[in-house]
Amino acid sequence: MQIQKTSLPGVLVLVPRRFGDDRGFFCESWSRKTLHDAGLDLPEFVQDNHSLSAAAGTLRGLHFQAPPHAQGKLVRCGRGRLFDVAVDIRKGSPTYGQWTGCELSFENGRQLWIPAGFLHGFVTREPDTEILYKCTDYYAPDCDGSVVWDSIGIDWGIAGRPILSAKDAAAPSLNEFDSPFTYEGPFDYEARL
Ligand SMILES: Cc1cn([C@H]2C[C@H](O)[C@@H](COP(=O)(O)OP(=O)(O)O[C@H]3O[C@H](C)C(=O)[C@H](O)[C@H]3O)O2)c(=O)[nH]c1=O
Repeated sequence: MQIQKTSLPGVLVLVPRRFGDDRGFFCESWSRKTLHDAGLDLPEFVQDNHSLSAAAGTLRGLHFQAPPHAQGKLVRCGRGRLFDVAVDIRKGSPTYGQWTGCELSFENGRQLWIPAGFLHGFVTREPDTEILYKCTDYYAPDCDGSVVWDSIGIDWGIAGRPILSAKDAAAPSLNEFDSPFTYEGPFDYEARL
C-alpha cells in the first residue's frame, strides 16, 4: 500500500498493491489492517456507493453532507477514468477554499481519501466511467449540501461546460455558502505519515 500526501493536509492518495499474473491482477482494495499497519486509522465505513456516468465530461459535485451526518469518503474508479477533487470547507482552516485533484482510473488503481469537512466532486474523462466509494456515514438527504463547480477556480481539465444535474447547476458559489464545518486542528494521522 502506498500512501501519498496531497497539497491539502488530511487528503491522501492510497495505492493498494496489485498482484499481476497472466490472468490479470488481484488487489485487496480495502483493508483496515493494512492501513493501520501503515499508520493510518480511518473512521469506520458504513455505506458503499457506486455510480456510472455514460458520457465523458460528466461532472458530479461539489457535494458534502453536514453534521451530524458528515461523510468521509474513500473514492476509487472501477472502470474508465475521472478527475477527483476535494475542497477544504472547514472555517478557520489554513487551507480553507483550497482544492486538490487526482486522476483516478481503473488502470492506475489510485484511491482518494477525503475526510469529512471537504467538498467532493469529479469529472469523467472517458465514457462509461464508474466510481465506487466508501462513506463514513449514511445518506442523509436533509444534511445534503453543494457548491457550484466553477466558483472555486478548480482546473477540471475540460474544455467548455460539463454535463451537470439540475441540482449541481443551481448550487450556490463558495462565496455565497456558509460552511457548517469548523477547523479542529490537524488530523491525528498527519503527524504519523
Ligand atoms: C448520494 C446518494 C444518492 N441517493 C439517491 C438520491 C437520488 O435519487 C439519486 C441520485 O443522487 P445524486 O444526484 O445526489 O447523485 P450524485 O450526483 O452522484 O451525488 C453524489 O456525487 C458526489 C460526487 C458525492 O460525493 C456524493 O456521494 C453524492 O452527492 O440517488 C441515495 O439513495 N443514496 C446516496 O447516498
